Amino acid sequence: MGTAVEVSGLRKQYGATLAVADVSFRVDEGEIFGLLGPNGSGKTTTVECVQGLRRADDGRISVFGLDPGRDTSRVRRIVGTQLQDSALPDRLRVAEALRLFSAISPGGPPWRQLLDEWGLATQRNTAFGDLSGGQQQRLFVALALVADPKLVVLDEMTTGLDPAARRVAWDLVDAVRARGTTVLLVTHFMDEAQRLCDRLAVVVRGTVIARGTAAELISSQLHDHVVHFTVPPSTDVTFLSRVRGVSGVDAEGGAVRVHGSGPLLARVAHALVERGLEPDDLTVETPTLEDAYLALTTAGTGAEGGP
Ligand SMILES: Nc1ncnc2c1ncn2[C@@H]1O[C@H](COP(=O)(O)OP(=O)(O)OP(=O)(O)O)[C@@H](O)[C@H]1O
Repeated sequence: MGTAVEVSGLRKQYGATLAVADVSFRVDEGEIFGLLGPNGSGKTTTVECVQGLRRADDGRISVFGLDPGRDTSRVRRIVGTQLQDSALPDRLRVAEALRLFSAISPGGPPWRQLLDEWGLATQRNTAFGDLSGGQQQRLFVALALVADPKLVVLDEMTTGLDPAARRVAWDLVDAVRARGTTVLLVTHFMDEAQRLCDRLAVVVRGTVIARGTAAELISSQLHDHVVHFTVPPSTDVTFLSRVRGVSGVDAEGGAVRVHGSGPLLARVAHALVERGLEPDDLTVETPTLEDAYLALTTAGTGAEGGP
């Protein structure tokens, strides 16, 4: 598997604002790679540099072996870019936009197919300015795919989409990847990142502070799982604190929460059954990417109080 994108030591300043301080990551060919991070952390600037839309102040970027700063037009031909708001004339109709874009960059899937896939067939004659926000968003993604790019960059692709449209968009991103296209995704939605991305980088204040699969990010931050269940009030559950892996037991009334690591559910279940306790609501809460993200991005910011 080759490398699609390699960014190393990227730095970009706007006047006095240091938007990207030091960003490095590698995207393998055929993977969906996500950039996560708080508002203003430099994600959009980073992907704009990757697409050759902005010139980096320092660092190296390679997109399928090309330098977006020097080989800009070649990079633009192999990268599908999702347009931003108000990028199209209000009076341009949906079908016209797709037809126009595919005439400019031939070689991709038939534009009528994209119209159907992205759920825009009934809006084909609607002017861009009359589309809802979610429909505009879908059109932008469809337009990013007309030239059958080797890499597609999706920046907050599902912002403004309703829950059903988001799921359709996720399936389509899977389908795009299944065709062999590499996807670089900027998102604020943790469920989206967890569902779609093979690997992720978390960017805070222009610097990558963590990277890996969602599972790796979660286990690097949060080792504790919580098992909870209810038992008749005043049942003695203190024996659970001696179970291997358990770090704490809270019991309030009959509601019990057992904190710990390792195969906690199995061990707690075993210990309970041995004591003749068989709660029928035994469940385990496993940490999510959102928990890990919050742990990562809020670490060390308390004293400064900044975002
Ligand atoms: N064209 C510009 N001129 C001046 N400053 C800019 C420009 N674009 C971005 N910035 C600043 O650079 C910093 C990084 O912005 P950027 O849009 O890259 O972050 P982001 O992580 O994509 O944010 P968000 O999640 O809010 O979209 C911010 O402080 C922003 O105000």
